[in-house]
Formats: sequence, C-alpha cells, structure tokens
Amino acid sequence: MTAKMYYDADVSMQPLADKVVAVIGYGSQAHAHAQNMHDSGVNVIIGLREGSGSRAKAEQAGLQVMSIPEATQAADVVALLIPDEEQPKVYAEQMAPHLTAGKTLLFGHGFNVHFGRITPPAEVDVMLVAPKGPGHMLRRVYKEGAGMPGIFAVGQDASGHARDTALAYARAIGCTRAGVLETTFKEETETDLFGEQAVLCGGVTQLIQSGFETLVEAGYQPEIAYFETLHEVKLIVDLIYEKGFEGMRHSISNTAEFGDYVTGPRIVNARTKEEMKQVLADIQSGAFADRFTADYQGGFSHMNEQRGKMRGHQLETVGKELRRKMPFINQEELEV
Ligand SMILES: NC(=O)C1=CN([C@@H]2O[C@H](COP(=O)(O)OP(=O)(O)OC[C@H]3O[C@@H](n4cnc5c(N)ncnc54)[C@H](OP(=O)(O)O)[C@@H]3O)[C@@H](O)[C@H]2O)C=CC1
Ligand SMILES: CC[C@](O)(C(C)=O)C(=O)O
Ligand SMILES: [Mg+2]
Ligand SMILES: [Mg+2]
Repeated sequence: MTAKMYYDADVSMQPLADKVVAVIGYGSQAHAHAQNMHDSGVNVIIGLREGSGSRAKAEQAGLQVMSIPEATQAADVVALLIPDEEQPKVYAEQMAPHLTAGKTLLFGHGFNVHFGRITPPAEVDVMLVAPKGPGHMLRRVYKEGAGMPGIFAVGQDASGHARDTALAYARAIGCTRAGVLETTFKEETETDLFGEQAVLCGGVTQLIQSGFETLVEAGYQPEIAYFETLHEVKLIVDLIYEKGFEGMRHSISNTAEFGDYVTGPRIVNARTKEEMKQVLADIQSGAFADRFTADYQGGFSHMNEQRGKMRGHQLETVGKELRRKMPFINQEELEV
C-alpha cells in the first residue's frame, strides 16, 4: 500500500478540544457530521437559514441552532455543508464577513474552492473532509459502531496546524474507524465527480434501468425484472464490498461466473471506457461544473425534468410495492 492511511489510533482529538464547531446546514452530510461529532464529544452548533424547517430536527437531536452569521461568528471551525450550488452566495453574504483570522473553514467536497467559486481569506485555515459515502449512511454506520472511509485535504494552512484539525474532524465523524488518507482539493473534486457520475450513481442506475427495461419489454414479469436487476444488486455488491470480485465469484455459480466474463465486456466495453475518459475530461476542464451551474441558474429545468420522468417509472412503482412487503428493509422516511 503506497498511501499513508490514518486510523483512530493515529489521530488526536486534541485540536477540537475547547473548540466550537459550527455545521452550516442540516441536510444529508450536515446532520451526520453534526450528530457524529456531538456523540464524539465535540462542542457542535448548527447554523440554519431563517425559518428553516430543519430547526426542530436539529434541536430534537440536542443541538443548539443559530442563524448562519451567528454560528460563523461563534465558531472556531465552520463546516459549510449546504448544496454546492447554494454555497457561493451564502458564503459571500452570511459567512465571509465573520470569518476572522484564526478560524477554520471546512468543506465536505472541494467543488467551490477548486472551481474558483469561493476564495476564502488568506488568514483562515481551509480544508475539506469528504466521507466516501452518503450522509445518511455516515450516520448509520457510526451508530452501529463502524465507520466510513474518508479523505482530507488542506487548501490553506494559515495556523500551521490545519492537518491536525482536519484529521481530528475526520476522527470525530467516524472516518478514521475505517481509514482516512490525504488528498488535494483538485483530486477530491475530480475523482468524486467522476465516481458519482460514471460508476456509483449515473453508471449503476442506468445499468439497472436498462436491464429492467430489456426484460420487461421482452414480456417478462416486472416483479421478476425488479428482483433480478435491482434487488439482487445489493446482495452481489455486499459480497464484492466484503470480499472483492474473487469472493463474489466464489459464491456465484460457474454458469454465472462464465456469463460474467463473456457478457460483462459486451455491456461495458471499450466505447464505454472511451466515454468515461471524455466524462473525466469534461470534469477536469470545468465544463461539467459550468453545465451544472447553468442548470441551477435556469431553475434546474433539466434536473427537474429527469426527476419527474423517473418518479412514474415502472421500476420505481413496482419496487415501492415489493419493498413494502419486506419489513426487514428499512421503511422509515429518511431522518432529514
Ligand atoms: N449528500 C452526500 O452524501 C454528500 C455530500 N457531500 C458534500 O456535502 C455538501 C452538502 O451536500 P448535501 O448534504 O447533499 O446537501 P443537502 O442538499 O442535503 O443540504 C440541505 C441543507 O442545506 C440547507 N440549505 C439549502 N439551501 C440553503 C440556502 N440557500 N441557505 C441556507 N441553507 C440552505 C438546507 O436548509 P433547510 O434545512 O433550511 O432546508 C438543508 O439544511 C456538498 O458540498 C456536497 O457535495 C460530500 C459527500 C457526500
Ligand atoms: C456518491 C455521491 C456523493 O459524492 C457521495 C454520497 O459521496 C455525493 O455527492 O452525494
Ligand atoms: Mg459528490
Ligand atoms: Mg462522494
């Protein structure tokens, strides 16, 4: 292994002792960071917009809520965890005037710093701590006593102690239980965008949807198509997650393994890889960031059209019914 990995035993929580950490927002990442840090003994406050619907939920979790300017003013470390597209305006109008020398500004993703949408003042430490997974799962695994891997980067080290603060934060949210390594804002931003678009979110959902549609259009029952192309993905991925490709292939039949070798490369082929390279180039050049910003400025018309289309898709309606009959699958609404 070439990367230096950090685990609980390698990291001191001292840099956060006697410090106030403000988490701005209370969404997917923010509620998990805030609650995990609170449970790790850190003094956490929450900064929310006026009239926020999340105030009651944060208070119910035992967290003190303030306005965003008040929280920025009161804190030593400020974690900006609202949607990337909303950050530049909130930062400029409500946070920047209160980010005085000696404070730390922390991000969960490098997007706005890397693409030049936020330029923090020179006298503050700037860092990112990015858990490698969704916020709701970050909270769930922490409560189970486990952790989620994460990566950290120091963008500006005004204090000379920025790395220690980033590592302490990573430990407080549970990431050093699983392993943390150092990166740069550039590497985190580009790899995170690539991973979620090409593999984790865009790639996986398109693969599932195309498989489901192929079976249903050929006349097979949608329930069977759902089990085959969606439900079972988790079971196979769990084996890959726990034991790698070889462990998964040990568990499946020889018939499945042979089909895996001969058909996998027909589905995800050289053209797909060429397209992945183009996707990466669009991320690196900033073309994707500009497209995302333009859609946001246009009221997210493309995003909303896509959300609407999928909402009525048979894959979703059939899945909802089938999952309802499986009480062992978590049926609760997401907490935030
Ligand atoms: N989602 C994830 O799992 C991951 C996200 N990240 C990064 O973490 C950051 C946060 O993302 P995510 O957790 O998805 O964000 P969410 O969409 O879940 O954030 C919602 C929160 O942001 C607040 N908010 C939204 N708009 C504004 C605004 N204009 N002014 C003030 N508050 C606002 C909401 O306030 P209210 O409660 O009042 O509605 C809510 O509390 C991003 O940088 C993202 O890239 C990194 C890793 C994974
Ligand atoms: C996979 C998507 C992600 O990067 C994440 C959960 O890690 C995100 O931006 O939500
Ligand atoms: Mg991401
Ligand atoms: Mg990610």
